[in-house]
Amino acid sequence: MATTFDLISPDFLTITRNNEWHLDAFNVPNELYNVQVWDTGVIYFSPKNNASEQEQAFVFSSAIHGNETAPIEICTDIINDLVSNTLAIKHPVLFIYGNPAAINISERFVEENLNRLFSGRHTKADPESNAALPFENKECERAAKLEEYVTRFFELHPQAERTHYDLHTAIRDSAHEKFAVYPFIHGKPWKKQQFEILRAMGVTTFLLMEKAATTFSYYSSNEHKANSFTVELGKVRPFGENDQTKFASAKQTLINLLKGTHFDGESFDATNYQIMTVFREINKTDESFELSFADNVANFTEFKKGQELAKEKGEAIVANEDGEAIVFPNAHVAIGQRALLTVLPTDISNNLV
Ligand SMILES: O=C(O)CCC(=O)N[C@@H](CCC(=O)O)C(=O)O
Ligand SMILES: [Zn+2]
Repeated sequence: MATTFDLISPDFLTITRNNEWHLDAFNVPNELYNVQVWDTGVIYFSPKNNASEQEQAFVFSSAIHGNETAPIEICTDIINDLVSNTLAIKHPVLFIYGNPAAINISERFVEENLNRLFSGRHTKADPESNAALPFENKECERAAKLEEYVTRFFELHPQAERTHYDLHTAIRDSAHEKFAVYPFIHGKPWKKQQFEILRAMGVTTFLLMEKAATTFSYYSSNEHKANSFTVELGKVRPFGENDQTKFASAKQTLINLLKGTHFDGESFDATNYQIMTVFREINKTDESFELSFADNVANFTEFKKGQELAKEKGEAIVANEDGEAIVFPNAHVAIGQRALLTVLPTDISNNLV
């Protein structure tokens, strides 16, 4: 019988990179886990003979943007430890490397930003017949497949609490090195336990979204009622240039979750956090859109009321409030997409559970 290492050789990341858009599914023999490769970049581990598998189910995704390498390295280390049985876990986990072809060209995406294609945005309907049109590009097809895999995973563990951390790194420096996007949860309470888990990862800055989005984390939150976050763990750097010490607590916390560590939401203390709400989403509507500040201006830099943030069609877009802070500025997005968020501190004490 083939051993695990025969089938996943030299490692799952390499197999993924060698099969950019598709890999036939196969099972991997393993002593401790049911291990199944569902597609390129998609690998499932479920502990054998373990009742705890129904308590929690985790999705850890990376490489939704191909050049964000630190999360890929974190997930690769954990996958390798699971494959070699040097790590014992209690809960099932689905790992996803989102965009292998974009990893190979060290770019955010190939044709279209994968993280704008979820919640059905991957598929367009014929305006006359309403029938689904063929996918416009491979990223659209991949987004549809990733939705299917996440659905399949959660359906395999119907009793489990669902959690999805979509791991990223940001294009710019950040005044708060690590931060997380809490997707819009439609007025439901924010979870203290999740804040505490993310704090253990080194994340104490949160951006609460105010509306539905086409991101992966909003998809799993809204569609599957998962505890979902886009987690920004640092700055984009090429493979080999990530300072592993900066990611150690994030990696260890992900491992601890899989091992069954319980995080106590009751230790939540708002003074440990910087919690922001989106004040404005500024979309690019014209090719003339340009930012009015330099590339080295960090995320969460505050602007004064009236200070220019961007320019489009010769018109200045200015801060409306003192303290409006910029996040994810990017003039190079497609027309119609978010080019900049501004955020303000908020108090969430009346809607926490
Ligand atoms: O640094 C940047 O400008 C982008 C980093 C990144 O990829 N962020 C995600 C956030 C997704 C969300 O809003 O939940 C993205 O833009 O897709
Ligand atoms: Zn990203």
